[in-house]
Amino acid sequence: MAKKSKVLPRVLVVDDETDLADLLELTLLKMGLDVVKANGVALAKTLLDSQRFDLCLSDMRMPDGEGLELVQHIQARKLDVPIAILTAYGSTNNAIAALKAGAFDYLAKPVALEQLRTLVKSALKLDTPESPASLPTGSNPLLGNSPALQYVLGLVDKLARNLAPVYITGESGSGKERAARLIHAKSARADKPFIAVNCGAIPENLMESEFFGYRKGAFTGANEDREGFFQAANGGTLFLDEVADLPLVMQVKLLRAIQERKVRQVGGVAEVDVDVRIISATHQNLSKCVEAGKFRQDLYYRLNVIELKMPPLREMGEDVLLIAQAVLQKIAARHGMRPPVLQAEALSALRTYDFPGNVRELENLLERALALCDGEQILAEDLHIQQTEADKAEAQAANLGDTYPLQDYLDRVERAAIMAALDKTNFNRTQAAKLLGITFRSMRYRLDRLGITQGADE
Ligand SMILES: Nc1ncnc2c1ncn2[C@@H]1O[C@H](COP(=O)(O)OP(=O)(O)OP(=O)(O)O)[C@@H](O)[C@H]1O
Repeated sequence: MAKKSKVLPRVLVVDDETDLADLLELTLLKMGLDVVKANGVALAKTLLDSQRFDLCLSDMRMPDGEGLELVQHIQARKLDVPIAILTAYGSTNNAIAALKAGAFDYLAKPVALEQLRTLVKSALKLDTPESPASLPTGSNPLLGNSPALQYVLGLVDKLARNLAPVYITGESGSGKERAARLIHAKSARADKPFIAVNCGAIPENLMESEFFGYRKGAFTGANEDREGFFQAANGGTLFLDEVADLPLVMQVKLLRAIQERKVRQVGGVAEVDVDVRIISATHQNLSKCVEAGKFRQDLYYRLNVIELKMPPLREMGEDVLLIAQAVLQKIAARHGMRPPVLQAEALSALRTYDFPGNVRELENLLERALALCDGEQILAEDLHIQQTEADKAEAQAANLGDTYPLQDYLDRVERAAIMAALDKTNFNRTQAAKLLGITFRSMRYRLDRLGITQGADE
């Protein structure tokens, strides 16, 4: 993928409409790029198989097939070519299908040339050897060697390479925001802003001006023009935390801004183009909120293009100890002391506790233990973990959530058993199947059905 030579980056433009193809070609040539045109899917496939391209821009509908086929072709052949799809205005479903299939991004027609240029720059920058995707991600990595966390890290790397909206789920304190920051830090947008918004913390009457900004004089107290979150995140990432808390009126406005990639400031006349990658998160079950009429289905589909599930700490095996050591070092350094040693019983207490509050609870618990311990070592009692069998049973029931709908509940039970078996067998599906007393075939079926896609080693 890296291009060290001075050869011009080459773009494949696939469109049967000559006018549009010519306009794209002209714009790309002006950007100093080399352009090859194809008037249909068949020719594009042949060219992709026989020549080196750095980017492909394809129309969705063509007489001999769909642009989506090219996305699939590139994926199937593992060609390292980012592809963006041109979709008819308003056909959100096509755009989402393309992103899900692995497209880098999409552009709505009529193509706004400024947007096209931004997209092209972004796509080509992803391919440079200096891409931030290959740089260390600073002091805020997601720690953990468990299969569950490693799977998350693999997905984070993939997500850093495209612009699809990501929807992060997971219990409170399980690292959703940290994951969002990591995707941003590893992406080509790393040098642009990451704006985190807690949707539940903004008063309803201020939401519009907070998100979209306002013009001087728009309302009493608007003494100067102010940018909103979208403009502040321009070129970068907008992280919508607790997105389920957005009121319905705001959901409509948000959907519009995301779809059209434009915002209008409160009191403003003109719309302003914005280029933001949206990552959203919630610890609530958003599809249930949709069923309950509290969350708009169209916005749900728009946000939930790719889902990233953060595992709860209790499903991360030995990671709890690894993270505990790292947290202790951090807190001790802050207090200017040597990190105390976790004594054997303290380690085993951490290993067996359920951590309903996940890593955040672990951090709080260690902060308190550090204050209580003798400074040299942390004993089990310094941790103040009190968990009776009844608490455990209750926590387990809570972990598995509601018992209805029954199928969802059973799926969660099945998933928990399979993940535990995979964890024990180092993600060896054959051994895990044996442990569970099911055939390998049945195991494969269940993994597919539950969407557990961690690579295995048979
Ligand atoms: N795998 C991990 N390695 C190291 N630190 C982690 C990890 N996961 C979470 N943390 C830390 O735990 C704390 C909580 O994480 P974060 O705020 O990202 O959780 P969250 O899921 O967004 O929480 P909430 O649902 O309450 O918003 C943070 O201090 C974060 O840095």
